[in-house]
Amino acid sequence: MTKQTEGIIIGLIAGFYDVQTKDQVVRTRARGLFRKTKMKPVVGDRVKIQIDEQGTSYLVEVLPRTNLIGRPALANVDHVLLVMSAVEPDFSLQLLDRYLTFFSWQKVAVSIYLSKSDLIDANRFNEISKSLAYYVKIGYPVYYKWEDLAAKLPLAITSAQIWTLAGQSGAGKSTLINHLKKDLKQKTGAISTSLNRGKHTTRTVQLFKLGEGFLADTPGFSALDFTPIKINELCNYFVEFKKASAKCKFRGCQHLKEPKCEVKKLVEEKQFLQSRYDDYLLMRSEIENGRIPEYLK
Ligand SMILES: Nc1nc2c(ncn2[C@@H]2O[C@H](COP(=O)(O)OP(=O)(O)OP(=O)(O)O)[C@@H](O)[C@H]2O)c(=O)[nH]1
Ligand SMILES: [Zn+2]
Repeated sequence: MTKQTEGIIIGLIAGFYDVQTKDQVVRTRARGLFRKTKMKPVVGDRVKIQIDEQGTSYLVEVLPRTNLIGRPALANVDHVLLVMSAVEPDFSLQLLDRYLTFFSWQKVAVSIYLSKSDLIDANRFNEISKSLAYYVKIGYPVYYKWEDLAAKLPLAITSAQIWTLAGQSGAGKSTLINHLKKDLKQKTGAISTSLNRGKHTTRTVQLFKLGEGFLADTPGFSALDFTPIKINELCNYFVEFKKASAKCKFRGCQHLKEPKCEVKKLVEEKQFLQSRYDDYLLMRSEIENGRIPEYLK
């Protein structure tokens, strides 16, 4: 008898797809139909699999994706752990705003981790953490220590969510992943073999179980292209602007020169960060010109 069940692709190995079902990992082959439709299954995909009488498993259907991001590609990302370095490369609010906007557009939640705070003095740290406190206020959790993150992550990853890392090249993504893996190994004793792969051996990504969901075991990505965002929708991806816009006089207010604009009012009252507003204008002009800065490519 043929059995059908559902699961999540957690890894690709030599043409096989490892699918985590409710109670086991099933190694499956994709049916020829995917070659015809060009819909190549990727890690993170929610899929239907069929197990035939001989016990051979086939991937028969890929369920609709919420998103497809990163290199290597990962589908259905729920949450990004955004690694921002305090220094080397220098901490940048503008870069932070670009990432947050991009992920908001992609319907991905974000938590922020500040790396390399051990390399800056107390004054600089106070400056950065003061800025980051604003981001906490608008809804983004911020972590300053990987130990704290390692302790809280298993509780934060709920209900089959898929988490991955992002951040500029050199920000400390690999370093963080390695810390998290070591910590997990110590706590759990056994961890899936996907954690033991050498660095840079393959360009594939694997998901490992963490909390009630999954964390991708590879550093994720650093490049973003937000130029496909529709210019009039950009303001929706600045979360606090979006909230405030209910009080703007005009529906669809772009918070530029419109009268009785709540967003501009809150910026003037310094309840919203001026730098957020400036970055909004900057990104608008970049979208308009279809350009992204060289360092984000
Ligand atoms: N002192 C200190 N050094 C760090 C920290 N995090 C990362 N580093 C160092 O920063 C450098 C870059 O870190 P990686 O983890 O390789 O950065 P990455 O984000 O994976 O970089 P890419 O692979 O280029 O995307 C390495 O030399 C790390 O040892 C930190 O918290 N403190
Ligand atoms: Zn407005």
